[in-house]
Amino acid sequence: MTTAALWCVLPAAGIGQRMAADRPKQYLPLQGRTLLEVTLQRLHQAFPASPLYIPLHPQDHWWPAAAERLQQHCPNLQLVPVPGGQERADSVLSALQALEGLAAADDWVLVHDVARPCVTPTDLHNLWSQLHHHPVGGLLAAPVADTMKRSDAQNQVLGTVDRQQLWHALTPQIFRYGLLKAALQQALQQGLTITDEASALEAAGYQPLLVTGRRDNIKITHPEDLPLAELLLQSQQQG
Ligand SMILES: Nc1ccn([C@@H]2O[C@H](COP(=O)(O)OP(=O)(O)OP(=O)(O)O)[C@@H](O)[C@H]2O)c(=O)n1
Ligand SMILES: C[C@](O)(CO)[C@H](O)COP(=O)(O)O
Repeated sequence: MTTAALWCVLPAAGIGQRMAADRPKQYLPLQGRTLLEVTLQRLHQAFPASPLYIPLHPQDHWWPAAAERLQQHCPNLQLVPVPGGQERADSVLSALQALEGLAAADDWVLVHDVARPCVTPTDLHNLWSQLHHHPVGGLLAAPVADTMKRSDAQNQVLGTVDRQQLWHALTPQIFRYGLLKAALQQALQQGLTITDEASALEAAGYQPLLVTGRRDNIKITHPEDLPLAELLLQSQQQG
């Protein structure tokens, strides 16, 4: 019996508009390196044999220096930069297209936002061990902990939403290569808004599996998230 290979895709082509920094957020300093370097090294340590495909913005001039530092720290790291797209889903599809002829339909593709540097080795291994025999795939997710409200456009409460079985979708998300590529292509052709891989699979009629992940796997989105990530990483290293 052959084992399906695992390929990693780390979308890094965003401009970090909500971060409002002097450069894309993935190149801001974190733990004495860049956010991108922290995230990529975590993925490589968990899955050392898997090549990392990195969709990049066409005007990204920070990448070469970051890639060089990474190769110095991790000589066996296989980094494959690919052109990013207009939206996150376009960037992911670009990496999947670059895998054509290399990945088999049953192979696994793990997609992780480069903007989530706090993902832990335990969560990465848990996701893989729970899904690697699954026919479709799934994602890390955290059950909603707060009371949930739905509002109108004027922020007036319309009602309280039942939070039972309501989850925050996190990354990584891991799916069979053939299914993910077909689902993303179809969803984008249909003009659907696709903010994660699971939504594309859902639109194609599949039911991805939710694997409970840590709540500190935050996405760096707003300025206050970066010092928080610094603290979370410190506390993970101490614990
Ligand atoms: N066209 C895009 C847009 C986003 N991303 C990546 O998708 C992840 C999640 O996106 P988000 O947090 O929205 O990042 P940005 O698009 O950079 O942020 P903003 O929306 O504030 O501009 C990030 O790792 C980002 O680099 C991407 O590869 N290609
Ligand atoms: C994929 C994702 O990180 C799941 O939470 C998220 O949807 C991407 O961020 P965006 O702000 O929706 O682009």
